[in-house]
Amino acid sequence: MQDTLMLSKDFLQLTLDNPHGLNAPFEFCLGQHTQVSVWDTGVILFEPLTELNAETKSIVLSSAVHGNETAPIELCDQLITALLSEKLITRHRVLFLIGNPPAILNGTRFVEENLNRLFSGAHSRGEGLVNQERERAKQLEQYVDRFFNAGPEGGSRYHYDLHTAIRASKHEKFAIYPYPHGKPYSGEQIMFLAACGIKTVLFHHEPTTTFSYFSAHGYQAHAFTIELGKVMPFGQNDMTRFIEVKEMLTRLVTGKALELGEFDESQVNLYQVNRSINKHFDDFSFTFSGDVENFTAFPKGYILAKEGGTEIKVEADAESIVFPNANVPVGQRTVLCLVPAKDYRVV
Ligand SMILES: O=C(O)CCC(=O)N[C@@H](CCC(=O)O)C(=O)O
Ligand SMILES: [Zn+2]
Repeated sequence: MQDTLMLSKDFLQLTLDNPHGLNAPFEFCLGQHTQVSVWDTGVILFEPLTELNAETKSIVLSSAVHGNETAPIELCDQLITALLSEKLITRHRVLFLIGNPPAILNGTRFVEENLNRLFSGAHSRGEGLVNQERERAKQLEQYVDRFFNAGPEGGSRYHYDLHTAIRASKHEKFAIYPYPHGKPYSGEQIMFLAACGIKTVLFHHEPTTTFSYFSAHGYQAHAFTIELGKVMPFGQNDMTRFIEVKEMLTRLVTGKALELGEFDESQVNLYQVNRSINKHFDDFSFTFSGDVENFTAFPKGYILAKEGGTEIKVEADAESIVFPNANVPVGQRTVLCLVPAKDYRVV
């Protein structure tokens, strides 16, 4: 496998050829500058061979936590191939995770269960490790743990979990900032996202079982779920929409200057989650159609959804909706309702 990868430089293909795992982990060096370690299918680490110090960043770039969200897979594939081909040389520790290879092959969001609801131990709660997504969530947690814990003392940690949204959005690219438990938001990170062309950020209002919350809360990483446009099949993504994302990730990994300005709220749209509407009954349905875009605002009193004979209405003066999805199991989130962010703290 090592020979195949060194020759082909195609880690995505190796992953898709072995969706359920590799026979054994392996590692090799690129020139005198980079150590490459393949820990599992879809799990590849690049580390500079120079001595690590507090300036060395530990960066996780994950894609395909949802198998049909292909633009991030293509973007990470390009970065991995450039690193393997030595067209890019990393200055920092970078762990790429291709989250759910069987779901990529299936062309679906997940095979049995939504992987992005299974982190922070959720994989082992209730019925336990009963399917491959639960197993994978547990393994991914272990890889992130191993990666961050092996980083240099004092080195900063990052996790950008790359997704695409199911429906179109008024703000094409946006990020979800996991609940910070009272800590201030990072102005530098918000400006980094803006430089990536991601000019809309949602502040989550509560802990979740997503991958980005796991890294943010458990490892004090600067971690985000990032939505890069709308779900498209492989080959149909307009990758020119993500040139700035690729440029900024390349700069980050290779240690080039990021050239970020001071935090400036006029350059970004900041929302806070007002509430998450969960599903309580099988008959949950939205009143608006499937082509209503993310961030559409509805006025106070508007009936957003119905379930179990009750109406769910807009509570604030206006609420903007994001990720509406009635087709989730009872107990899970059907939609996030947003209001403009206010009284937030940024450092
Ligand atoms: O478009 C949608 O409905 C879902 C897109 C998506 O996968 N979003 C993530 C957001 C995770 C978070 O809240 O941080 C998800 O639902 O898992
Ligand atoms: Zn997703």
